[in-house]
Amino acid sequence: MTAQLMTGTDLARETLERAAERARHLEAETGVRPCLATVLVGEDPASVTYVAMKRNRCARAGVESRHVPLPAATTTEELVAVIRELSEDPTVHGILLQHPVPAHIDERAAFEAIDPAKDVDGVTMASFANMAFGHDGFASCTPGGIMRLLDAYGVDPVGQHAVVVGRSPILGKPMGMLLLARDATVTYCHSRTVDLPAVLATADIVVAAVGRPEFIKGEQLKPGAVVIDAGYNPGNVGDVDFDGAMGRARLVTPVPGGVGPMTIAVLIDQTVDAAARQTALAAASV
Ligand SMILES: Nc1nc(=O)c2c([nH]1)NC[C@@H]1CN(c3ccc(C(=O)N[C@@H](CCC(=O)O)C(=O)O)cc3)C=[N+]21
Repeated sequence: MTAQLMTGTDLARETLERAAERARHLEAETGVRPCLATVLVGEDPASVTYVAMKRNRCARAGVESRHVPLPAATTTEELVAVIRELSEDPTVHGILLQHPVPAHIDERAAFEAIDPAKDVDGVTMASFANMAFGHDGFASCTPGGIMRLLDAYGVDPVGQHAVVVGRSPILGKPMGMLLLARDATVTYCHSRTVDLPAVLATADIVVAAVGRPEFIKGEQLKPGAVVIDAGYNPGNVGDVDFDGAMGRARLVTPVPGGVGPMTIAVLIDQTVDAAARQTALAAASV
């Protein structure tokens, strides 16, 4: 048996085209062009590449991007000050602080300096709480993109055993909450999980978000499972052994061409949403 590929490239392109159309409409109606501020601390080559990809997709969607590169030696206080300033700048509608920041910086403090109205990357505690309670707010981009992929491929999480491997604040943890909101039975697995293979053996949906190349093997999967590989390891290698998964699962996301493009599409989609909301609010207050 060979699984079907669950690709994100086409869905991401469609999402970006719709976002571009909405951005054009907003600009025609109000003269406001959506603007995403991208903040990058240091020059980690992978992060430089990701931010360049995000800005490139912004340009394609008619979204302005304002890049703020900061030296690796930036302090928490300096970074928080920069992000506060962007939060208060009415010409900036969305803010992305590229993760990870250098270890001496309190990343949580920096994320929390993002105005929740501009948190198009879905990284603040306010966004997490809104998402977890089913209120309006921005989803963390990778989990948000994964939900859109599941919907596009007709995977209904209701009653399914969804296993999230990883519990990071902007990926694994919000992923489980989004699946829970759609009535999946959710299990989180992590480095202290005693018997991961036993849990995986009963997983209808697996989301791999651990950051270890080919950590999950095909023979560990339940036959017919839906496998989402959210790993982005050096060299474009996922967290799942792709060939093994293809021989055992029903649907598998490739790396590259799966979750990654959806992450960026959601970021830009949410930037256009943020600009539209902020512009409507500004119009209402004059
Ligand atoms: N605040 C923050 N928000 C993020 O969303 C965030 C982040 N920090 N830090 C790093 C991770 C990683 N990430 C990716 C986005 C797109 C691809 C992507 O599109 N990858 C392409 C391949 C890329 C290539 O060809 O090099 C693909 O999978 O097809 C991958 C990884 C967002 N992240």
